[in-house]
Amino acid sequence: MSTPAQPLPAQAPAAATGARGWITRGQATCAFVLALIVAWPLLPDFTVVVASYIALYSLVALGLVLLTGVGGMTSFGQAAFVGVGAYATAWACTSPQAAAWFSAVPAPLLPWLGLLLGLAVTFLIAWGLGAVTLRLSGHYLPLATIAWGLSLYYLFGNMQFLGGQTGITGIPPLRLPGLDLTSPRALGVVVWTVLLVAIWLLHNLLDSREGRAVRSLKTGQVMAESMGIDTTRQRVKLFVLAALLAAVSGWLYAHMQRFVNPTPFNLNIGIEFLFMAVVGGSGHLWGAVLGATVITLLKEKLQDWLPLLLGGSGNFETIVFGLMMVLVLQRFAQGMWPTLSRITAPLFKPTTARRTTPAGRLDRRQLPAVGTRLMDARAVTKRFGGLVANDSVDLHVDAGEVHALIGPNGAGKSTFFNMISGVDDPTEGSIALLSQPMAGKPSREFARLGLSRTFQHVRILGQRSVLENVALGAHLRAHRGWLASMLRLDRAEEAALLAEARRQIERCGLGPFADVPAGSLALGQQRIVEIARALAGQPALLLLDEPAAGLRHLEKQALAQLLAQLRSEGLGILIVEHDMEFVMNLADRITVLEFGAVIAEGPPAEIQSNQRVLDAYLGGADDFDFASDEKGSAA
Ligand SMILES: Nc1ncnc2c1ncn2[C@@H]1O[C@H](COP(=O)(O)OP(=O)(O)OP(=O)(O)O)[C@@H](O)[C@H]1O
Repeated sequence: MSTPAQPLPAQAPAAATGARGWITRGQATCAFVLALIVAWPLLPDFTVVVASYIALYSLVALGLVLLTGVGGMTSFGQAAFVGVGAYATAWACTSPQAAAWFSAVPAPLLPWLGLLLGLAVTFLIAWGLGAVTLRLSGHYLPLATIAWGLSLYYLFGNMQFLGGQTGITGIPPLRLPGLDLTSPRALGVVVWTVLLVAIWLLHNLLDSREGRAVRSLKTGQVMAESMGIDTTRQRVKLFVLAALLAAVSGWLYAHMQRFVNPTPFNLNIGIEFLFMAVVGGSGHLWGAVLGATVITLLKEKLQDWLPLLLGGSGNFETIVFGLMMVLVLQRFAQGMWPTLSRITAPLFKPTTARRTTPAGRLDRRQLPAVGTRLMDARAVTKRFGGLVANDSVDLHVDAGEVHALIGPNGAGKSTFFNMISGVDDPTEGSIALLSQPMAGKPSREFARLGLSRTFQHVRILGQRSVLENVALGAHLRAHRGWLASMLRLDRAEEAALLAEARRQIERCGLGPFADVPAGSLALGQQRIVEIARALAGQPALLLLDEPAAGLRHLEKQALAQLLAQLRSEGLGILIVEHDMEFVMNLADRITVLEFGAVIAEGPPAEIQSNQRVLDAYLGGADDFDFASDEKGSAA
């Protein structure tokens, strides 16, 4: 590898250097689990039941944390999936028809068969619903979740083989070999164990390549697809996972209650689950447990206290509960978990990277030889209604050159970038990447062939570290999926991804910032994060949209040095930039756009003396100084 570029002049942030606290967050989690184990046999019966319900609700809220807080999708319909899990096991354990079908299955195994049935039915319903509704965006998606939540709820009540509105009684208790799980105390242990295992699995998922892909969904489709992520597939998988968690909760619920009817699976309860996730802190797994605890206890206490306080019966608790939710959300806009984390932060030692697994290997592409035609756009036209944003543009980029695309505001540069990176399709014309026709293909296919890009308006995960953001750029160079991530079988690959990300961060001069939230950096530095992220994909062709905007003079020099170095390594670079001094000193060739059409193409010296270009930039003045970006006569 070649020498790193001059580091950007910067101070290491305080958060990255401080070291204090007593215990790590991992130790705190272990202490909580230990306390639960010790206290469980001593807790009063009623507390055990309430704690078990909290765990059941937490399981559903966990799915919503993933779906809403992490993936950016809102669902009001999760209670229906709880119902599917509950009804599946109720039917499998009690129906004469099921008894006939599954006569070979011993009675103690029927609940486990019910679990498999519930998971299978949930999987099918969620996959089908997800594939249809998750393409919707804005308020249409929540509305769709309300629609199918209601449909499933009414389906439960109208199916006579599910007992109609009366429901199904006589559900047997769960049994494990040698263990009687009839009592709430015994079953509660199972419920909490399932919850803690689920948290561990999801924590692992989020701390992985696939977790970063899931988090990227929240920023919208464009950035994630440009990193090579199939966003539709990820959204559907996330939706199915959240539904499966709800179904497991329903299964446990049915064997705890020993009867089911449609009421607990209605839309109100779906809204309550969403409250739990949001009130707890919708981006945090433990926020689900906190939210479920707060809301369950609040409802419980309101039911006890309000009749005493108000001296009568009525649904006062629902009214007061609603008002309290408004206050809580107003006070804790991000949920309660982030606030709790902030208050208790001094107790905890900062999390340090402790990757002991030897790094595995990432895919490496064979870079094309210098001079190879990387991208060839011919007669590319893009119309937005009557507006022609790109008018029959021809442009190519070869390996080992820096090609600049310049033009006044609104000339069509970003539109062209979107055409040649698969974000948008040209109305007419052809685009080839490494000789492959690309028209109509999604951005992830462009990324797969070796194109990486940055954005005019920075698109990063502001709350995640610079390291995680940059590692996202190497998504396509690794392969471990969801299951391997959950079971932590991806550690060697993950170590390699993070090592590669750190290497690119150092190379771009952002080393001291690797572990701080990317959103805390200045805008110019965030642009450099995007460049490091693009480089992590080991591209053959790099598209940079205004990379020098917001940088100071020394930072621009460091960036120019880095780009020159990349060119010498054989990368092809296409750059849109308004800083003419930067462009003229760096580019090998320049294409100039005006009103969507190419008005000049050639080396910088030729462009600087091109009268049409001068006219475009200055409206006729002929003494524009490209080296200093100034109009001589006007200065
Ligand atoms: N999605 C869209 N729908 C309608 N018009 C659009 C759309 N995107 C861009 N345009 C229009 O196309 C023209 C070119 O816009 P574009 O953003 O590509 O220019 P630009 O050269 O990148 O400008 P700037 O340097 O200011 O970023 C502008 O008139 C813009 O308003």
